[in-house]
Amino acid sequence: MTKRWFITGTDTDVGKTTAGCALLQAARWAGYRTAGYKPVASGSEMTPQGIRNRDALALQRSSSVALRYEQVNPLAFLEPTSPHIVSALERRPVNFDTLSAGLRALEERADWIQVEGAGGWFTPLSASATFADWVVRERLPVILVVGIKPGCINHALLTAQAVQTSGLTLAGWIANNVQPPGRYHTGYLATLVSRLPAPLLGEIPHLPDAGAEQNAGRWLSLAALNGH
Ligand SMILES: Nc1ncnc2c1ncn2[C@@H]1O[C@H](COP(=O)(O)OP(=O)(O)OP(=O)(O)O)[C@@H](O)[C@H]1O
Ligand SMILES: C[C@H](N)[C@H](N)CCCCCC(=O)O
Ligand SMILES: [Mg+2]
Repeated sequence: MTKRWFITGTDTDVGKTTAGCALLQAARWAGYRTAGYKPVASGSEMTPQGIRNRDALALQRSSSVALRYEQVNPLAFLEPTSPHIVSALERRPVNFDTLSAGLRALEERADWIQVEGAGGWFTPLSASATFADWVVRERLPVILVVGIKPGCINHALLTAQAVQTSGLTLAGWIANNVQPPGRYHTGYLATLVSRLPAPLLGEIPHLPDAGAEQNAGRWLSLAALNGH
């Protein structure tokens, strides 16, 4: 039975890709055939091979099964803005069936699939739909990456409530130290642990060179995800 997860975050730039790659690593160490999926990416570069997004390339590298770029990222936009804006500008609509077809293809190859969203939970994909609508359609359990910094408690609790209101499971959360731990770090962690309605899968320290491969999987435990 394939395990599938949707990785959301308290905001854009909070470490969904960094923490997601770490989780893929932990899952690989646990013996899973892993695949990362970034169905919609905004903020990409044109290369001789075609349009490429950094998150998708990182997820491709972190997947244990060999995947073509287009299998990891079927829809890429150049502009680093909300997908619904650039999609309308380029007249390239985000089609839910395409996103689901990409996921079905990965399910044939992997038994652990992590889907990374774009930005936070309610990022729009069109004039009327959000990324969350597609996650509901796919019934994916959600893992929340909390970028530990002032404001993250509110963003984490709002996201957890929105996930639960949508009828989905918040399966776990990851504390990611996007900033060097501040004076009130312990209080922040304790507050999140006591108020978030899901288990903490681990805490990723502030990494001096987060771009490099860091073996950050060692900071995470999959044990709390077992029942899902
Ligand atoms: N634990 C960490 N320590 C230091 N830097 C980090 C850490 N986690 C993430 N970063 C840095 O923060 C930035 C944002 O991280 P990342 O790209 O993983 O965020 P994201 O939530 O996936 O962003 P997006 O919304 O664009 O997908 C990157 O430059 C990354 O290297
Ligand atoms: C460009 C950025 N890094 C992400 N790819 C997309 C962020 C979408 C944010 C939508 C919003 O404003 O909430
Ligand atoms: Mg990312």
